[in-house]
Parts: sequence; structure tokens; C-alpha cells
Amino acid sequence: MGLMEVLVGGFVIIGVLIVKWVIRNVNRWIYEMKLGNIRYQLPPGDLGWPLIGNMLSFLRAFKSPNPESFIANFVHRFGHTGLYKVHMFGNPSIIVTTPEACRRVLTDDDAFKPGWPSSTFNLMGRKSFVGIFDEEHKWQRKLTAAPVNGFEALTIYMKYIEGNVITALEKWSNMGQIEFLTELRRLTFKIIMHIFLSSEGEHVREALEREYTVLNCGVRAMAINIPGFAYHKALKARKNLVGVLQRVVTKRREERRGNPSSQKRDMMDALLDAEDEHGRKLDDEGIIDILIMYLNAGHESSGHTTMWAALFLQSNPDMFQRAKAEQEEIARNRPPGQKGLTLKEIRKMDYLNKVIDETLRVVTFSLVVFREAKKDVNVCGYTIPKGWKALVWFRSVHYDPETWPEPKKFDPSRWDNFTPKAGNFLPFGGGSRLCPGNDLAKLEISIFLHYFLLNYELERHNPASPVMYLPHTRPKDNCLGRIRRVSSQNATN
Ligand code: HEM
Repeated sequence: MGLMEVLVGGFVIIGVLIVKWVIRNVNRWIYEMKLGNIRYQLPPGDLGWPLIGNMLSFLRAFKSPNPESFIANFVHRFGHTGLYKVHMFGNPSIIVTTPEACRRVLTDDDAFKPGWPSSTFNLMGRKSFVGIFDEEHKWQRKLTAAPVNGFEALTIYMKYIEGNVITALEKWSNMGQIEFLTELRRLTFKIIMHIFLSSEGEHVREALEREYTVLNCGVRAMAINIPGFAYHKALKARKNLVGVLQRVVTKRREERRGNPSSQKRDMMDALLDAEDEHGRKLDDEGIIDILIMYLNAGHESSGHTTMWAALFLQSNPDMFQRAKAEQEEIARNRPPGQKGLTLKEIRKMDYLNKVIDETLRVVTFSLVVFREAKKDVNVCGYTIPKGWKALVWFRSVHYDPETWPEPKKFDPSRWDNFTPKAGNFLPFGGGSRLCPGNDLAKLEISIFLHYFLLNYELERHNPASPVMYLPHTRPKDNCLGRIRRVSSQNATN
């Protein structure tokens, strides 16, 4: 090789390295330089590539069998600082991974408001809880939380849930091969529909259910509105959902005009009646966005978590036996004449409660929630600048080996005589946004597991089916298998 060729080769390599260095620093120059001195108080990290930021490494990790590698990579490069600067979902952001910092972000409403990616914001609706904050949020939460989660409400819903669980399990056991997850999502959707829209018929439920499956795939996707992309399909699904719900709202308003003293029947009626302290009522868009969000949040999470709890038990025979024995004991001690479960019995399910908490931890259905800093705010020694997002990374909190030794292991007995410190266990979030359906969800899961453990078994078709982590943690085959009846007892015993 001549000297000339060596020189040209050298220049090309140097040129490529310079271009790469420039490209790798574009985000830093765009977002950090304008912060002035505050930029020196940012946590360590890496804002990734222009436009896509760190999304490729996020997707790579969450499409691999080891999603923990995403945060582990930051820890490896920058140390155990707990907060890392990144550029994700189109925004400069700070990932928050320690219990203390997560709690700080979740509980400081003066400094933070919701900061969901535009895909979630557009799909849930600007008037849903992802788009509102302060007084507006407080009012609408008060309006909706007690009718969903209060003791009185749960006592009423319990019978409905129980009846539907018994019927569903019996039906599935006669169906041969089913997608267990798909069927569970249908069941939990039926329950949340009962709470919000009990007066509507089967056809409305079926129309909504179809659209939700598509909508959900877009909620965590990148907001690329081009045919073929998940987000594009999800936007279409939202349009259809709005269409169906708009017809329901219009019909209800007409009915109520014709009969102003008509009885309050479900949450839709409560929303139509609602008035804030200034006499302001919700408009159609407000009601529809609340419904879209509640119906979505209220079925996907509990459907997935129920499936995982059953699956973990089924693949650990000793745990299955222990949980089953507890349920048999409860059924045995039931006073004669009492039909079905009571809330008092549910409170006695000590081991099952540990199984559910351990499932919530291992699965961490909401792996991250999003906030936006309203002002420059100091969190655990670092500054989150005004306008930047805070990504509260629950998955790291639940996989911290200091609190949870062997964190990947499903082990309900780790909960024996153990109460996690505040901030170490956040399956339902915290602060003013704490999940308003947490008790309802646990009730649904407990009732399902009670009847499942007493009378049935799950036989998976592909026990080695790989696990997908996006948009939510699930087996790739949606848990294909059979529900077998193993007891000849009356299903309600
Ligand atoms: C296992 C089941 C569930 C899990 C793991 C779960 C998890 C969560 C989490 C982590 C949040 C906090 C979001 C944030 O901080 O921004 C949340 C909020 C929410 N959840 Fe749940 N959830 C479950 C079941 C339910 C159910 C059954 C309902 C409906 C009845 C529901 C309705 C909501 C709503 C409306 C919000 C927004 C609250 C707000 O912004 O004020 N969730 N959920």
C-alpha cells in the first residue's frame, strides 16, 4: 500500500470518528447548553442519538430476554447514582431508579405534573387523567375513585365478579385450547364495563373490547403516525372508541332529557350528573376521555396480573398446594347457608396475598410512569430542569437486590414477616396519582385465584414460550393452553 493510500485511509477513519462524535453530541448541545449553569447539576447519563435518543437501546433491551440490561448499562457506565439523563420518547428526561427519588417525584405535586409521551397523551385523550392536574385532577379523582374502590362499592361488585369468574372458568374448561390471557382480559373488561357502563348491552362491550386490543399496542409505542406502525393503528382504534362512546353519551343525555328523574345506574350517569364547586359540568369530550382511560387502565393490568399469578402458581407445585390448602380451609370454614365469598374471607387469605404482592413485584405491570418538572427541582442531589421529563422507573425499584435478594425469583415467602419500606414497593404508584383501582384489582385477582385453585389447573401448550416485555410483560403465545377441571365439587364451593 502506498503512503498516499495510508494517508487517505487515516483521514477517512478520523473523519468518520469526528462525524460520529458530532452526531453523538447533538442532543447534548441542543438540550443542555441552554440550561446555563444548571447543566452542571444534571445527573450523569447520555442523551443518545439525534431524534431517536436512547430509544434503540431501550427497545433492544426490552425485546431481549433481559430488560434489566437497559438500566444496568447506565449503572455500569456511570455508577450507582440512581438518576440518569437520557432522551426518550421524544424528550430530554431523567430516569429515576431509587425508592427515595421515585417517592420524591411522585409526592411533589408542586414540582411535577403528568408528563406522558405524546402517544399515551393522544391515545388516552387530553381530558383524561394523563392530561389534567391540580384542582381539575383532584375533582375528577374524587368523583370516580370512591365509586370504584370504596368498601361499599367493592361489596357490591364482589358478587358480580364472583358470578362471572365461576361462569368463565367453567366455560373455559369446556373450550379446549384457549389463550388464557386473552380470555382473562375479556373477563376483566366485562367487570370494568359493568362498573362504568352496566346499562349498555353486549354489542357495545364487544365493539369496545375489539378496539382496546389495538389501542393498547400503541400506548407505549413511538408516536409514528404512518400506516403500518402500532401508533397509527391505535389512533384509528381511539377514533372508533370515541365514536362508540359518543353515541352512548348522546343517547344517555337524550334519555335523561326525556325523563329528568331517571335513576343513577352506572358511572356514566354519575359523570353526567357531576358538578364542581363552581357549578361546572363535564362536557362530552371530558366524559369520553375519562371512560377511555378507566376502561383501559381497569382491565389490561388486572387481566395480565391475574394470568401471571396463576402461571407462577402452576409452575411451582409446592406453592400451588400451599395456596390451594389455604383456599380449601376458607371454603371448609364457611358457615352453612353462606353462598360464596365475603370480603372478610378475602382478608384471611394471608398466603394468597403474598402470592399476589410477589406477582405485582415480579411483573411490575407499569414499568415506568412519566412526570414533567414544572420548575427546576432538586432530587437527591441532582437537578431535574423545568420542562424535562422524570421517568419513574418502578422496575428498578422492584428488582433492587438490596431489598429483594435474587429479584428475578418468584418467591412469596420473601414476604413472611417483611414489610417493605416506603417507596420500595410501588406496583400501584404513589402520591396523588396512586392507582384508584388498586383494591378493586386485588379483589378481582383474589376471587379468580380462589376458584381457580379450588377447582382447576392450567395446562400450557408451550411452557417455554418466550416472554415479551412490551407493551406489557406477557408470554408470546398469550398463555395458550387448557383449563382443566380437577374437582367434581360444586363450582361455588
Ligand atoms: C394489577 C392491576 C393494576 C396495576 C398494577 C395498576 C397500576 C397503576 C399505576 C402504577 C398507576 C399510577 C400511574 C401514575 O403514577 O401516573 C395507576 C394509575 C391509575 N389506575 Fe391503575 N393499576 C391496576 C388496576 C387498575 C384498575 C382495576 C383500575 C380501574 C378501576 C385502574 C385505574 C387507574 C387510573 C384511572 C389511574 C390514573 C390515576 C391518576 O392519574 O390519578 N387501575 N395504576
